[in-house]
Amino acid sequence: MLAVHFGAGNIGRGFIGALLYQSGYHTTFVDVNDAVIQELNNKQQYTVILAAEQNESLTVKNVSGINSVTSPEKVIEAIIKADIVTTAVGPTILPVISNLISKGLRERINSTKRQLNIIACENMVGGSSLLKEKVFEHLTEEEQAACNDLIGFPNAAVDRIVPNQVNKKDLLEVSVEPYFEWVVDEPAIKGDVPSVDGIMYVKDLTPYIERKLFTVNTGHAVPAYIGHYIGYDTIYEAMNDINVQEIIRGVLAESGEALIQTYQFDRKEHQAYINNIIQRFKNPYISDEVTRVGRGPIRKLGPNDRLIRPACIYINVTGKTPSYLAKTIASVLQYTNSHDEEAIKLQQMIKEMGYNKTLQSVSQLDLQHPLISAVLDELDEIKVLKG
Ligand SMILES: NC(=O)c1ccc[n+]([C@@H]2O[C@H](COP(=O)([O-])OP(=O)(O)OC[C@H]3O[C@@H](n4cnc5c(N)ncnc54)[C@H](O)[C@@H]3O)[C@@H](O)[C@H]2O)c1
Ligand SMILES: O=P(O)(O)OC[C@@H](O)[C@@H](O)[C@H](O)[C@H](O)CO
Repeated sequence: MLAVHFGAGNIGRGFIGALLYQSGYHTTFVDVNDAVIQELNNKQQYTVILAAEQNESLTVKNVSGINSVTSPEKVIEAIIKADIVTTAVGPTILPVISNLISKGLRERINSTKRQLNIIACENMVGGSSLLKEKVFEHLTEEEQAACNDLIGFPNAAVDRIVPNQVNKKDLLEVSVEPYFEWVVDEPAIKGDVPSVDGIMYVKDLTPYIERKLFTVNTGHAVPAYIGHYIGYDTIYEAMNDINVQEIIRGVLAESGEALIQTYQFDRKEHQAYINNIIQRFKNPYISDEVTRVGRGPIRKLGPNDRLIRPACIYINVTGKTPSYLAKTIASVLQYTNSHDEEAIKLQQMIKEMGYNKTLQSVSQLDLQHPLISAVLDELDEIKVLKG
């Protein structure tokens, strides 16, 4: 079985690639990082280390790579032959890869009637749907109709903490937390469900992706942004701070209330889910930088992302303003990182327009929305955290 995976980064190698190998696939990684692609082709295998006391490792074999900048024709060939296509490139890169995928699909539908599923494994609601929309912009109406018959774009939720791999001698080796969850929307599958050990197929993905994004990623934003604001470099350091501990519990109680009331989750089970996530953030065998978890602050302040969306649901279901989410959003507005384009742009916007209009612009909230004034109040309140 042949898999094509876009993005040979942390989650690509450390999660999706590992599961595909264990399920019997040969995986062709597609990336723009030539050094990684060359190394994949030289070694044809790499190591995944489980970051836990036992330090178990797995050798992922049957892998190769294609540089999509220098060899796009090879990517098209690989898509024609693929049994599954997956991505883990980041939400903002999905539009970038859509043109090449559309070229592959055009050739494929002209040469075979075999069905194919393309699964975007990104931290967002509706990742595969967005990819489909962008791919279809490059296709004629006739090609779109053929793709609607043959090509599925099931949405997915993926969960596994894979930090940036710093100070590694081996370019391909990747350390990952032992825990993982990969949930895929079954109704959108074309043909047989791809047989990948570890995928859980569900009839309705929405509760799963929102639970994941608004608990794991909402919670993660606290040690990232509040931690960075206080002066910590890693999630582990930040999680040892008593203020961070209070704020993360508060944030997850607020997003939890929003989720429980929306999806009628069992309160005890949801609390157990929260407790497990907090333990995962405290994993001493993982060194995860606050700058990785805080990357892309404009995306993270988007209307459907991990902070604004649960805050708005909380206001709708309780009639109250969420103070801990507001505090965390305030810390995102204070986030600076000269290596992060979105962080630079956010600070430029704040300089030009002020906090109020910047938040309104990135979150697409009405200027009168109660969350905006709550966040502005917290800009002053969080100063005490610096001591
Ligand atoms: N790391 C995690 O803990 C984690 C967990 C769950 C989900 N995710 C999601 O997975 C996605 C990837 O995250 P990551 O941490 O692996 O990031 P990463 O930066 O490690 O990997 C992204 C890869 O995409 C490649 N890329 C960039 N532009 C490309 C293009 N045009 N064509 C092909 N490849 C391209 C990069 O070179 C890089 O190798 C994100 O959506 C993220 O939210 C990450
Ligand atoms: O990948 P992002 O930038 O959307 O979010 C950063 C982290 O919260 C994220 O990568 C988590 O580690 C991951 O979602 C855990 O499953």
